[in-house]
Amino acid sequence: MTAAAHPAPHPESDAVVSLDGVTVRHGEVLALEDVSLEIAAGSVDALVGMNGAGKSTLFAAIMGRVPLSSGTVRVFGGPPSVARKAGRVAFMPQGDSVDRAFPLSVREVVTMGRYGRLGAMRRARASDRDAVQDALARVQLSDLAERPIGALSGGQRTRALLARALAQDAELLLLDEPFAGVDQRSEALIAGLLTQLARDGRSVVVSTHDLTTLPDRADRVILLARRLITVDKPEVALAPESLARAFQFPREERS
Ligand SMILES: Nc1ncnc2c1ncn2[C@@H]1O[C@H](COP(=O)(O)OP(=O)(O)OP(=O)(O)O)[C@@H](O)[C@H]1O
Repeated sequence: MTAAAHPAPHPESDAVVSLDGVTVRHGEVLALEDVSLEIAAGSVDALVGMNGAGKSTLFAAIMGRVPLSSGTVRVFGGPPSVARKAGRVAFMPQGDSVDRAFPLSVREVVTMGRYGRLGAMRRARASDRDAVQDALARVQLSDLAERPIGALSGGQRTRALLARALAQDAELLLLDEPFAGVDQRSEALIAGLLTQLARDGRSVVVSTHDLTTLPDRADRVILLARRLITVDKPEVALAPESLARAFQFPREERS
């Protein structure tokens, strides 16, 4: 994507997210161990690791949704939950997390991206409706805006969830497997949008266990296997020896 403009590692002054020695346990399972990492403005980072490597847990830590066993997480220089509640962090779940029977239209789902800004009782203003319209156009779903989200294809559903994140106008976007189960058109569109977001100065972190879509086009690859294996430019991080370490880690380890 914009690799030349964002060499790794990022200087501390740029950090949108800083993790320092973060360890997270889910009961007996050690999900993250002593992870220290910084994420800069204006970059696309691919968060790569096998199933169970801790990618979702890392996102949860950045959103302040999981207690830390040790370490600290700062987002925009403060506690993660403060940044999330202020709408500065958008999380995009996997497209298949949407229940087919979910009764909302695509437009209503995208409008949910504005809720943090609307407040509980405020009605959508023209600026909110414009932001929703713009987000729908950017993911090329304007024509399907009134359709129930459950009636969309996998790629279209993912694009609708991305539109919700775009409508939120967050500075930090965390995307969970946005390329899983999407068609080629959606894949190209999503990859192009991520590049544009980074050029606008936003930070984008994309989790994937698939090496064929994003990682070699990202600014950096964060290789995770419960511990941080490496964070570097794709050509370095995706070298066979780092990949072997990331994809062969013992899965049975417990705290
Ligand atoms: N709520 C939970 N309770 C118990 N164990 C959990 C919980 N959430 C995650 N884990 C465990 O923590 C580890 C890390 O899980 P996590 O979901 O963060 O990995 P992941 O890289 O996102 O995996 P995937 O690619 O399958 O989504 C795994 O061993 C998982 O089984």
